[in-house]
Amino acid sequence: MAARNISRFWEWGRKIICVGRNYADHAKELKNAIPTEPVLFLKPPSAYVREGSPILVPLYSSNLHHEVELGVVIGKGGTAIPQSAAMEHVAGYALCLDMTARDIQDECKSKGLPWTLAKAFNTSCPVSDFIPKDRIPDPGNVKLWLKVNDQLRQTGCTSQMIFSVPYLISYISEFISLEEGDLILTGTPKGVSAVQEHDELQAGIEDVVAMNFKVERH
Ligand SMILES: O=C([O-])CC(=O)C(=O)O
Ligand SMILES: [Mg+2]
Repeated sequence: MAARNISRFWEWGRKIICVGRNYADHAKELKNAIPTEPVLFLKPPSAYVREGSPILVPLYSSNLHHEVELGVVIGKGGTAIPQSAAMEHVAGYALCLDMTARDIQDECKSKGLPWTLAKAFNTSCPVSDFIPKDRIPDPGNVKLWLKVNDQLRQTGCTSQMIFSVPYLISYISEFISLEEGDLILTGTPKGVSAVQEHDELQAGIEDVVAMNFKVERH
């Protein structure tokens, strides 16, 4: 068997841990309270989709939203990782979209039910190429952008995050052990909006990476 290569982490079948409401301006736009502790949810590895394949609108949703986010790829596993050692566990990064069936999420929120079908469906986690750690010297100062059909919809900087990357690694690993190949999605800045069939999404990290995805229906 060929040696596994972290630069193809999405093929490893490892978990995707997502942080929600990590930017105050996005929490406000959806009328959510600013969290005092990270809000966590999961996506399965079957959520991954790569450039060249489309993002599919789930059959049950008529309000699919984009959320552009910095993804952190774990290179060394651990439990209860102290913040001071957290960056030693990072192999690199990826630009990610946390595709969200907002209508389903709203329904789940109002019924007090989990967000699984709103967040974890097939193609709900588009990812860029792997970004080696040294390409992003400071994960606390990364500029993200997203366009729909050439119109700028989201811009933000990870300096606006409520909880930093080292804090998130430490916090998550207290309760959920991190493994090599896991991905942490660190939350989205404001500007989330609906996408339709045939839309073209482009997203990037300034000076580092860009990616394109087409939206299709089943
Ligand atoms: O659905 C939401 O608003 C929570 C979330 O994923 C985020 O803030 O990135
Ligand atoms: Mg999100």
